[in-house]
Amino acid sequence: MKDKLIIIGASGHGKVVADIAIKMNKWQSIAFLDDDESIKASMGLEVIGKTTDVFTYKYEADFFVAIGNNATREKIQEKLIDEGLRVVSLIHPSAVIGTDVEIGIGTAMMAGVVINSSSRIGNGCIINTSSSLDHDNVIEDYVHISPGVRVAGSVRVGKGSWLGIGSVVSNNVSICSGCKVGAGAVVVKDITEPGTYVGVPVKKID
Ligand SMILES: CC(=O)SCCNC(=O)CCNC(=O)[C@H](O)C(C)(C)COP(=O)(O)OP(=O)(O)OC[C@H]1O[C@@H](n2cnc3c(N)ncnc32)[C@H](O)[C@@H]1OP(=O)(O)O
Repeated sequence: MKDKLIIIGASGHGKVVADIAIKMNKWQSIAFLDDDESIKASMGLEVIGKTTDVFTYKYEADFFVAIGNNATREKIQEKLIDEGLRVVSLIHPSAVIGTDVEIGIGTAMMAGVVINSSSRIGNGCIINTSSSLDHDNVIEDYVHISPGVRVAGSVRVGKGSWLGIGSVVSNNVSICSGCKVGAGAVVVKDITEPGTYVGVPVKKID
């Protein structure tokens, strides 16, 4: 653990992530990197450079990639890990995490999240505000579970997929990699083909 945390991305998602880091009370200083030069500070935390400056801080900081797009987050986080930078997970103190839950590196868990027993959460995931994941789930790397999502037990969500706000997934369902599930959608059967799915129950639209 280093004294300094650098968050890549000072957008709305970056702000929520920084708020978690402040509440975790583990770092003496927190700063952002962002490629938008017009942003000088966010929530009172300084923007100290661009994304490409990250390697300057390799030995003095922990890092977190706060980029909402799953593919972009994966690309940047994997580069940081390959280069030996220390990427951390940020877990809001109000998150309720069950016994035998594994959480990968670079994952954000927002306020009010509940993860039940024996679930596996991969690297670089976003488990967003007030979502709940029940027992024995497998959430692969770089998945985004949006606010208010309800995932029942023994569900698998494939790498890089995105469950939209307020969507619901029934127990024992598997959603493959490369899927977008729309806001308010309900998934009751396996999704085996990448694409965009909306409605109750979901239908593929793209
Ligand atoms: C903290 C945060 O903010 S986290 C972010 C949370 N945000 C979300 O969860 C957003 C989720 N996104 C959605 O639901 C999007 O609508 C998507 C990804 C499903 C589809 O987006 P797009 O590919 O741009 O589709 P588009 O908007 O063109 O809609 C295509 C059609 O599907 C319909 N549609 C889109 N989303 C939905 C939905 N969630 N439920 C039902 N129908 C939908 C549209 O009405 C449209 O129908 P039409 O052709 O009859 O007019």
